[in-house]
Amino acid sequence: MTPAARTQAAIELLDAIIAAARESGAAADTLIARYFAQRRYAGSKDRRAVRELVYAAIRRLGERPADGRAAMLALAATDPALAATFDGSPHGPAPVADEAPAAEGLHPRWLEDRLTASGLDATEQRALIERAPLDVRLHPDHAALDLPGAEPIPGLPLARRLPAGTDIAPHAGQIEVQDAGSQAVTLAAGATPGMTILDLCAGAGGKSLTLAALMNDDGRIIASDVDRARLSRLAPRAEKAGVTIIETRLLNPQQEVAALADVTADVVLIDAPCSGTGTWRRNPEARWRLTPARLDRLIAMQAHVLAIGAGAVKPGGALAYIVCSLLDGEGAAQVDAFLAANPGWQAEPLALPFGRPHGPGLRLTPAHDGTDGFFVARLRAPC
Ligand SMILES: C[S@@+](CC[C@H](N)C(=O)[O-])C[C@H]1O[C@@H](n2cnc3c(N)ncnc32)[C@H](O)[C@@H]1O
Repeated sequence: MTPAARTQAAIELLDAIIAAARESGAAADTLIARYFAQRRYAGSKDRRAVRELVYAAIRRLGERPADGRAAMLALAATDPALAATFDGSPHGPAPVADEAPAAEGLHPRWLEDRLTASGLDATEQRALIERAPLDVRLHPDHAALDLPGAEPIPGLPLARRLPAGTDIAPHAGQIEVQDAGSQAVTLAAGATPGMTILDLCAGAGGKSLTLAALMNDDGRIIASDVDRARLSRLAPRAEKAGVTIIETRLLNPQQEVAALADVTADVVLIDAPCSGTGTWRRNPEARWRLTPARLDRLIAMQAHVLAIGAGAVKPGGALAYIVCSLLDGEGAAQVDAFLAANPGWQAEPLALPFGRPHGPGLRLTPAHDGTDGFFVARLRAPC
């Protein structure tokens, strides 16, 4: 592909990403994979170059731009070589006319206000969209695995940070891709062998598998979720990892309490559905998708799962509440509201390898901890 054709490809992809952000469509990575699956003539260098252009544009623009051309013009405004590719050549974009590039910015304005109100300054906000490292967790049986270029992560003996672009496919069954922050917040469950743990919002089981490793595959983990497709990915992952103590339970929305009536857990872990502001560095276009109404719905869902989870904790047991968001409405304020409405429950101090105290829990941020952003709290039930 010529440089101009790469620019045109980035424009077309950004058009699709912008439409998907507006209409709750597929993620940028999925759209990029689909685009190139239909254009086999594009070589690996072309694909890499186009992908880099697309993500550079997404990171540069806080507000969702009008279209892909305006987005690429914003990048071209500071890159003369890129500007020169708007040359009207057969596969390239039309020459620049009297048109405005999209406005630069970190995040949508309303979200900047909420992030600021949640105590995140400009440095913290910028780090939310910088590139993320590739972190993995070694399965305990492969703790001695020698991964080229891997760096240890202090406080997490089984965690490694790998050079960007490392091909992990050859290590299926030996490692799991999991951000160091995600590994660290799971420690808030205080999982030990023999426990019964309910992982209420288990998804595809990233945290269930971490819990099983912390429990030496001894005890019982009930991994539940309302999403059949996600939950169905857990059993094969557990089998590959040699984990035997996880049982999955698909929940019907609004009937979760009845489905979990037989569960009395030492610990309930709630990795709640959230806006994902702490993981934007992996999918920065997500900040173009969020709306105030969607955020309100997520906050209501979090209160709902907190109430369900609290009902499954044994007297004197614990509840670990986690969100990969840095908005206080989903984290500290959500837990404060739970504590106010549930006398007898108490937040416990937490000591994790990462994070700083924040309200009733701990906060991990990309700028301070080099991990994805999380809020985590550990709550003790009355006896
Ligand atoms: C942050 S994700 C969980 C990620 C997962 N724990 C992991 O480590 O990979 C949140 C999950 O909550 C689930 N969820 C949403 N509402 C729920 C409900 N009422 N009961 C149980 N799970 C729910 C979603 O389907 C989603 O899989």
